[in-house]
Amino acid sequence: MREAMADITEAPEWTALAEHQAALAGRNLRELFAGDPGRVERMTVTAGDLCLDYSKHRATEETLRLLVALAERAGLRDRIAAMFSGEHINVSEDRAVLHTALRLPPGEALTVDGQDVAADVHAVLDEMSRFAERVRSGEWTGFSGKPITTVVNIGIGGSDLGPAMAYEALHDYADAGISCRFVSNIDPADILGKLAGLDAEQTLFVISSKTFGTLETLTNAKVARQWLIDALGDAKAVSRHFVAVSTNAERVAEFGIDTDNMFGFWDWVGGRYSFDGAIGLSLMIAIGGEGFREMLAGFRAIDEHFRTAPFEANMPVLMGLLGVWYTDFFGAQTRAVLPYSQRLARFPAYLQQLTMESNGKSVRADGAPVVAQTGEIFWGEPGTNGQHAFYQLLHQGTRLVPADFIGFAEPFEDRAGMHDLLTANLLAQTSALAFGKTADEIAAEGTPAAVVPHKVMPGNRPTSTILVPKLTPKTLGELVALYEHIVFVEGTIWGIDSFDQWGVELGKVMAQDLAPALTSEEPPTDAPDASTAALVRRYRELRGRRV
Ligand SMILES: O=P(O)(O)OC[C@H]1O[C@H](O)[C@H](O)[C@@H](O)[C@@H]1O
Repeated sequence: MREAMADITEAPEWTALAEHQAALAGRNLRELFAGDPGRVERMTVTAGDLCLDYSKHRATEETLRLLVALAERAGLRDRIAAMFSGEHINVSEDRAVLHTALRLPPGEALTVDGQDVAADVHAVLDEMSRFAERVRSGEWTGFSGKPITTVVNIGIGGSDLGPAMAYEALHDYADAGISCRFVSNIDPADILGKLAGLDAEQTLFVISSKTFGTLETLTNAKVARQWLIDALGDAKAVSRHFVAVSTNAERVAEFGIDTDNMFGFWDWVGGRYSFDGAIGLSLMIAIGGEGFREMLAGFRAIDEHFRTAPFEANMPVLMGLLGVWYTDFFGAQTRAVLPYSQRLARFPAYLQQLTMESNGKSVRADGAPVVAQTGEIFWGEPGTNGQHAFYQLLHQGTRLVPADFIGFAEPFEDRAGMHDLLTANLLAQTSALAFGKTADEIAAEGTPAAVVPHKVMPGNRPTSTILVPKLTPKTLGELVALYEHIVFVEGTIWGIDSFDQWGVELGKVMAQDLAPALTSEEPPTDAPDASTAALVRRYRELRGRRV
């Protein structure tokens, strides 16, 4: 039996925040800005290359003081130390949580549970770099002796979203003429679409799976293997075209991949926290070992900031606490993440797993029910596309949707001033969301009275603006580490284990149980419930099978 945790909502700091919210609720951002000339300067914080302006939040100095006090009450300082030192803070799986060790600088020691974690991490990174270099230089060839031009990563969840997001973000840095594709879905459309047009002789498959037991990944990998053998006419070709990333050497060998061509990691790296380790192999092949290490330096810069900056000037702490502020004191349900960069199109999807699989929990680490709302629903699209789709609701809808806007000063390319226009849009949106436009202002423009209410822009809609010099491997690492630690801060306040994901298991088991009923030519046997039984019969009918 675990020791029962204190109820954070009973703490005086929680009560103080609730009272403060009631007092602040009637004040809008126009007032908060008007009465406070030093506000922007005070509510701007830097971490590594990232600069966060959080002045457009429904918060005052007092709010932040109270939120920081709540973090202290929740023991955030000790929790951070516990994570970095390898305590088993993933209590339901009795594991350390050490994704931060994946970016330890060379030479820094860390021994956890008798394992020299730092040495292991660097040994794998070195292996990855050597292999990536062989592929990039053309020394590693396919079965017929031709160099590799396409890497296909097969994986799902944390074994897909991280490298897929990062490759799309950083493909300009792919300097060896090697491109990547990512296959995840069990829908055959995914793999068939990604294999289309590929030259088997020059394709390398990276089968990425922490457990090497995931249905989607193993099924797609088998399809890929057959495709390769059919194309090259020899099963011996597999060893030149398949490598694996996993924690499970036994299963890799069972699948038929030489474990010499396997890159490992450890159970103290959660899947959704893993692309800065071996799961990033495809990315490393594309951008090179040096670029990958620059990305790790970015992660590390934010780790250091998170570990050492006072909470009042700590970017992940402030952003995490503001997440708690809106979730638990304003009843906000969702948080939009709006990168003003086409290259970050997959960033919201990546964050969905990182944040929602981590903090979508109804029980606390001690097994008792949570006492507050947890788990923000993350969503978003790159600007400016979202503006022409869902921003209407952000500006004038009835719901409060705090949003993170992410912009970059320097473009990769520019035409006709487009990049400045992109940034102007970001700035315009956050200003309009914060300060809106009143009925008087609209009427003064000569708007007919009947239309005025429709055009009122209520404002007072909170946003963070993160401004980054340029999208580089380093700044991408910084952005990802920022959100990893935001998740940690929120999870700590809510008292949950942010590092397990039991909620995904039941559906997987049930799918395995149901598959025979769908594929058999015999009459269907038991289904788990009447609705599912009827749907099975209907499906079989449509598939022309016996019902
Ligand atoms: O890497 P794998 O073991 O194949 O797991 C892939 C994914 O599947 C699971 O269902 C989990 O929900 C994810 O956290 C994980 O990233």
